[in-house]
Formats: sequence, C-alpha cells, structure tokens
Amino acid sequence: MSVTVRVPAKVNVRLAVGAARPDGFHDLANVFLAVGLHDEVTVTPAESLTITCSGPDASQVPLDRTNLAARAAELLAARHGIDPSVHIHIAKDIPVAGGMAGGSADGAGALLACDALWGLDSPRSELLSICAELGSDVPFSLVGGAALGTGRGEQLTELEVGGEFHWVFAVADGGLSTPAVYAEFDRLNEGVAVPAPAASPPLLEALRTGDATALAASLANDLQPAALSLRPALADTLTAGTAAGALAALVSGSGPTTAFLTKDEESAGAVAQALLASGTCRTARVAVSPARGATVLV
Ligand SMILES: C[C@](O)(CO)[C@H](O)COP(=O)(O)OP(=O)(O)OC[C@H]1O[C@@H](n2ccc(N)nc2=O)[C@H](O)[C@@H]1O
Ligand SMILES: Nc1ncnc2c1ncn2[C@@H]1O[C@H](COP(=O)(O)OP(=O)(O)OP(=O)(O)O)[C@@H](O)[C@H]1O
Repeated sequence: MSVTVRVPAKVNVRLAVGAARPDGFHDLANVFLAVGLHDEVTVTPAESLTITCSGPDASQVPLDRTNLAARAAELLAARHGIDPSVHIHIAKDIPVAGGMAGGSADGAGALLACDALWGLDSPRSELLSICAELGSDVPFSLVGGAALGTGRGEQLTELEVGGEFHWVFAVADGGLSTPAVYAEFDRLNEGVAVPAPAASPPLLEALRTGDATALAASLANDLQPAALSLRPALADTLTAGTAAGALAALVSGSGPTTAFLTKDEESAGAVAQALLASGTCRTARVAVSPARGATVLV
C-alpha cells in the first residue's frame, strides 16, 4: 500500500521583512500564493527510511536525512512513538533552491502522506505545528490557496482569492541560499531603522477581487535588492519579461526564480517564449494560481 500527496509551489506576492530578531529569524508580513507547479510525494512501507527523487532537478535534491521529507516522517513518527521506516519517492517538478518552497512542499507532502499511511488522522493543528518545526514556509505548503504569514512566516491567516492569476516563472541557473539572502538583506540595511513589516490593504483587495492589474501594482519583495545584489544578472531577466508584456515582475521569495504576472493565459505563453528567447534564464514555466494545498491523491 502507498499514499501519494500532491503539493504546490508558492510565490510571495508581498514579502515585507522586518529587522533581524535575536533568534536570527526576521519578522515577516508574508503574503503567500500557491501556484500550479507541483511535486508529488509517495510513501510506501519499507525496511528503513529511504528517499528517491525523479525529475529534471533530481540530482540537486539531498537523499539523506537532511531532506525535509525525511525529517517530516521522523518528526511525525517520534510524536507517536512509531517506527518511521518508509520509502519516500519525490516526483519533483518544482525548481530546486529557487525561492518557490520546493523543499518545504516535500516536507508538508511527506507529513500528510505518512499521516494517512500510518492511519494517524492527526488534527490539522498538530500537522501545522510539525510543519512550523520543519521550516517557516512549510505550514503554507500544507494549507495552499493564499495566506498571510506573520511571525517568521509560519503563523497563517488564510486569505480570500477572487479569481485566477496567470504567471510565468523564469528559472535561473543554480540556486540561492535562503540564509545568504537574508544575511545580504541585513548587510544592505545596516544602520537603517527597518520598519515593522505589514501587508498593504490594496494588495489584499486585489487578491480578494481577482484583479491582476491591481495585484501587479502592489507586488513587492523586500528581499529583491538582496537577491539582485548576490545575482545582478537577474535584473536582465526582469527587464526581458516586462519588455515582453508582463504586467509586473519580481524575484520569487529568496530567488533566483523570477515571477511575471500576466493578464491572461495567452500573454503568459508569449512572455514565456520571449524569456526563453532572451537567453536570460534556464527555462520558463507557466502556472496558474491559486492552487490547492497538500492533497492526498486517491
Ligand atoms: C524567503 C521565504 O521563502 C519567503 O517565503 C522564507 O522566508 C524562507 O522560509 P524557509 O526556507 O522555510 O526558511 P527556514 O528554513 O525557516 O529558515 C532558513 C533560514 O532563513 C532565514 N530566515 C527564514 C525565515 C525568516 N522569517 N527569517 C529568516 O531570517 C534564517 O537565516 C533561517 O536560518
Ligand atoms: N525535498 C527537498 N527538495 C529540495 N531541496 C531540499 C529538500 N530537502 C532539503 N532540501 C535542501 O534545501 C535547499 C533549498 O531547496 P528548496 O528547493 O526548498 O529552496 P527554495 O525553493 O529556495 O526554498 P524557500 O522558497 O522555502 O526558501 C536545497 O538546496 C537542498 O539542499
């Protein structure tokens, strides 16, 4: 018997970053939107805890106990005093180390899959607390849709989304380390009084009404200057996408994936073609949001 869970990637439509906290994390007002690029995590009873991964970026995924999917299985098993021996297979379609929460998706996916395989039927609150232990982005991978994340991004308030948004994601060569991007944010803001992070009312209204033009006007990522500082060539990708007709462009989370909001499906296809032709990215993917959170496939 196996259980497969499908989990979406995310884009941060507003990532407001506050000052560094004593614990090294930053307080955030993080507006997450789940997008229709997915990993599928399958768990099967096995002799020991093992992981395999397939997909174009599979070679970049760690197959040891540092993999968030393995950590999720171990944490859940430890809470219930049971043996975590499962084989976890990750069918990876979310770009790795791209700022789209691919590892977080696998953590949430493995957690939900093991919960079903082991017949635990854990309350949602318990699953969310294990997600928060795994990483700041992991609770949102479980929940999906759209949500405001406060604290270090793990405390979620679900948001209403009134329509579909069409995106293009330009995947860069190589990844960016999330801690390195936050450290660069701190370096760039040295001596600056960083304001308390807040989500803007017009952005929440644009999500609620499904208005792509209004959402485009409100997109903002406080980590973008840091990501651009570490990877200046991303500016060329952003320019190529806006020149091709995107309503707006921004770095996705900690990058280096860049996200382009377009007015409709046709425009998304044209922007993706132009980005590929520009030679400023490794590949371009179109996707629609919102997407459902982690879901058991039957
Ligand atoms: C950039 C985002 O993807 C936006 O959603 C997230 O803030 C990052 O979330 P994540 O990858 O789940 O990050 P975690 O695994 O919790 O933390 C990794 C590292 O990122 C930095 N970090 C993360 C979240 C946060 N609110 N402040 C931080 O400074 C810290 O250096 C931390 O050690
Ligand atoms: N299941 C996993 N899939 C991919 N990477 C993983 C996984 N588990 C652990 N990692 C590690 O996490 C690092 C970041 O990968 P990930 O794809 O999660 O980045 P990301 O999309 O930038 O994350 P975020 O948007 O949450 O900051 C990888 O370089 C890898 O070493």
